[in-house]
Amino acid sequence: MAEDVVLFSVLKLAGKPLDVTLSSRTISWVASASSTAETREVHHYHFVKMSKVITAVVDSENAGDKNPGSAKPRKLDNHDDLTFTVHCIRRNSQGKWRVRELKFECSDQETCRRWVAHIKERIVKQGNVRPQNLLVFINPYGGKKEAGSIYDTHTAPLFSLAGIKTTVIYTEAKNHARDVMLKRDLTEFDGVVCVGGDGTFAEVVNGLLVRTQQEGGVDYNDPDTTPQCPLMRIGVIPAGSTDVIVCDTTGVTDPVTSTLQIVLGCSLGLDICSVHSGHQLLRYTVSFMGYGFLGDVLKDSESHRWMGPHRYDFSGFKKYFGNKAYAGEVTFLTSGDEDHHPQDKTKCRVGCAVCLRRSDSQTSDVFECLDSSTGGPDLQDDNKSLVKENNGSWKKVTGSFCAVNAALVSGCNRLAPNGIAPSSHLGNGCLDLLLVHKCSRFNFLRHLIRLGNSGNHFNFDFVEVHRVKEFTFKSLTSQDLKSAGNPAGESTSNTSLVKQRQSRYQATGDSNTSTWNLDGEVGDIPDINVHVHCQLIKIFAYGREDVKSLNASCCMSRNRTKNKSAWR
Ligand SMILES: Nc1ncnc2c1ncn2[C@@H]1O[C@H](COP(=O)(O)OP(=O)(O)OP(=O)(O)O)[C@@H](O)[C@H]1O
Repeated sequence: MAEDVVLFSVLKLAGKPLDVTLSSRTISWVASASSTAETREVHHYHFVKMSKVITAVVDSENAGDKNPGSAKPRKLDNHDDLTFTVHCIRRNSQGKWRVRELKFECSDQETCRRWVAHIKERIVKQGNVRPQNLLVFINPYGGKKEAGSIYDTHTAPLFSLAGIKTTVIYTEAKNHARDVMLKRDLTEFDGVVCVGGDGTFAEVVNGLLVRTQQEGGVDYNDPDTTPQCPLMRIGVIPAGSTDVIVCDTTGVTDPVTSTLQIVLGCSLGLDICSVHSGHQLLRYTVSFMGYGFLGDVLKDSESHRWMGPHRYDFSGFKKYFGNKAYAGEVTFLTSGDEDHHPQDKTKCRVGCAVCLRRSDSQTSDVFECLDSSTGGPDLQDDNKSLVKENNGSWKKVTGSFCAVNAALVSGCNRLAPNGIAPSSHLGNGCLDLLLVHKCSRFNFLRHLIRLGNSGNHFNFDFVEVHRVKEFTFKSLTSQDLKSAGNPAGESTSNTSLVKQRQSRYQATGDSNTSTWNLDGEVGDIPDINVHVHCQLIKIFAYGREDVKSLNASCCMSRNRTKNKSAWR
């Protein structure tokens, strides 16, 4: 491996002398020639990639500080001015990221300082843009109300270790985070972080996107407009009830993992939907839209917030027994990608070519943040082939539905381990549209059970699923349903018409319509049209990894035939 050597020294690690080399992309070490028996043929060669190094610190400068993620102060040591610590990433067997500390001992202070200075320089130059100044929202109300302590215990010490400046805002009410994103001067920040659930993340996304359109002169109320991408990236520290975005973009719901992916500046492009009623933007959604069962569950669960995450179980139980179905007409534009569909059993994972080919710019970011153990993205085999794609076609389905569900991400959570759309992609410009036609309570239960135990919940004659770029839902009365086949009414509402409709639904308490669950927010207007915008935002995340194929450590070791000259 021919690498540019920046620095070479004999240093000690755990008391053993090592030949340590800093190159532009790695720190590597091997048992020092001076200390090993000449007869020994094989050396263990270890390396850590610079993209996985958080920082390096001279221990004397850090003495008395707390270890990141621990309440214990760092112990003072007589040799602290001769040692430096490299803080890097390791992964445990569950796919969670943790900090690994490698303490190198030098022969003199000058060597110690030189190593730290060079490592810091290489981190800056290694390409992946790391955040330096973050705006942090903490939602003290979401999930188990532990966002503040999660931030203080797991996130703040790592931001401080990485030298990231922060401005922290505790949200005081609903839409506080969105309003700050809309109005505050954001020029000093290079990213925003929310400590909360999907609702907090969705608020920040909505504020940032509307602001970006306002500043770019884009009419976001026009459903046919293409929104501009914001420059700022968003990170999420899970502290909500379901945390599906974190689960889908990191593979785990773990505050330390999410924090480390922010610190390292990992980037992922995420599809976003604009939801309009006529010529009025209702909101941007980031994960999920559900009409019928999941809309009803959400509306009911809001009055049981005191139960915490269990409110969904309680309301789900109630609504299941109600077994309601709603008449409607769904018109949608299919994806046009003949090689990929919602039941193809592919999984969107790190290096997913379906998403990568949608964004050249994303490719470089993902490559920079990829694991040293894999040495680069291993594009999923089925995606290496040329993809047959056309512009898609319009289809219409009219009927009575127990549920109309639209998923941008798989939506994995504790109730549905594989999610509602297990083969959906984070950045393919499509959503998976699941139509559950009216069925008996027993059949709906079978569908839900398969969702909960990772069975094939699509495989019923009353369920259909489509991968779509755009869809329109129009609620119907039973009268309408009888005369189904009529062309869909023109969707030309303006703001006042939206208000009229809303008040009509509320005034009549029309039980023929459900509500939309828009990312966990109640949407009272049933008739909507939805456009997917491919990778409209970037988030600080690495992507999901297959835990099975994970190496427990990011510090790789290899048996290497003794060959000193290759490293000097
Ligand atoms: N101080 C506050 N008081 C009341 N509501 C708040 C406050 N701060 C934020 N909120 C609102 O709390 C709602 C729920 O927050 P969040 O989504 O983070 O938690 P969750 O609903 O428990 O988790 P998830 O969305 O992952 O299921 C958000 O919609 C947000 O607008």
